[in-house]
Amino acid sequence: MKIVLAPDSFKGSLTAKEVCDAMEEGIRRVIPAADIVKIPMADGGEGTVQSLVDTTGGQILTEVVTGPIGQKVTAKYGILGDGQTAVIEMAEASGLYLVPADKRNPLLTSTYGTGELIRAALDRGCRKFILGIGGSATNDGGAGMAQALGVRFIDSNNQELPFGGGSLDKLERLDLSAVDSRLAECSFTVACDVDNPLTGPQGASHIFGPQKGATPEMIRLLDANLSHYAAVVEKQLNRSIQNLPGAGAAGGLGFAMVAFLNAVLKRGIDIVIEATDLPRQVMGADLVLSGEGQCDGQTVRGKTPFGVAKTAQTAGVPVILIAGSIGQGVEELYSHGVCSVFSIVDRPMSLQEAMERAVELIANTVERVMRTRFLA
Ligand SMILES: O=C(O)[C@H](O)CO
Repeated sequence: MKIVLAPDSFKGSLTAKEVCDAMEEGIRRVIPAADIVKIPMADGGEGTVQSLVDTTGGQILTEVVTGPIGQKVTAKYGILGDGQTAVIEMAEASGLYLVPADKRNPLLTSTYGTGELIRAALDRGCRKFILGIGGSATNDGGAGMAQALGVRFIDSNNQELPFGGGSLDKLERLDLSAVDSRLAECSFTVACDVDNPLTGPQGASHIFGPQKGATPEMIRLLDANLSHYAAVVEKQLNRSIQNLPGAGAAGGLGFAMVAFLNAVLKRGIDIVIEATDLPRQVMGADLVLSGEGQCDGQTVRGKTPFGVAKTAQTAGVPVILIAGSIGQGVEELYSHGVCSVFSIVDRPMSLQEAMERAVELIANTVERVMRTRFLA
């Protein structure tokens, strides 16, 4: 019997690889000789670097870069097993979690560190990039990232702009003469966590500014500044991309990735499915097990188990989900290739206990699943 294990991580508790290992244990208790294929998954957000590195036999590296408020941070990134594809989560360098609540100010925060991570991977020979973007502390339209790669943002006095979305109204022109020439050899695929445009009522500043510390006044300013920046880009680079779905992800980093790096913006889960070769891996399988910390109505909005289930459905393979907990709307999954969803919690217990005992609880649940007549 061939069984493919393709779960997401259980956030705050286990990596996707650890979930795979726990699932394997549960299966082997019932079918010791099962042919098990383990594919740790992610949806482009937190855990993407780890799962792609684990799946491809790559390596995790660290780099000291400039954090969102100018502090030094040690950020992780990955190089996949092919030795030439870098996988970067922007939040490692420019994430909201790096800024204490009382220091959050999206007028000043910068994505410069994300650009430094790209540069570090270029130095190691990478020419293909997968970037997971979202969870940012920034609203600078990705200007900092572009600055780290050599784009100069010039004001009317011929001076370079300081960091942060609060200064973009001063942008007079872009100077591309010092852009890192290695970028011409590169391709960039970007996993966006949202499909918002750069500006307007659904744009980066209005929707995600408040969580980064923006007041209503700052939101108006930031939105106007991003519009001005987009107009300069349009005039100089002849690209009208501010309404592109995903341009507003990570405070407009999606916009800059397209404008300066010719990136393709995609749904995170689709990128991971492609990078892990999931469609080929599920062919001929008897069962796919996936899962995540919480399965609910949100899962069908492009989260990992949904993408896995759609892929398996195309190949005609049944899918069972193993979840930390099950929330409202989970039944929506049943029309997308999911046969059933099992919670790992086997008696009333605290979240902390469920997280601490996750390995044992997942193994026990998978064992029970394997003992059902469905598989007999
Ligand atoms: O970083 C952000 O702004 C949000 O996660 C949306 O991308």
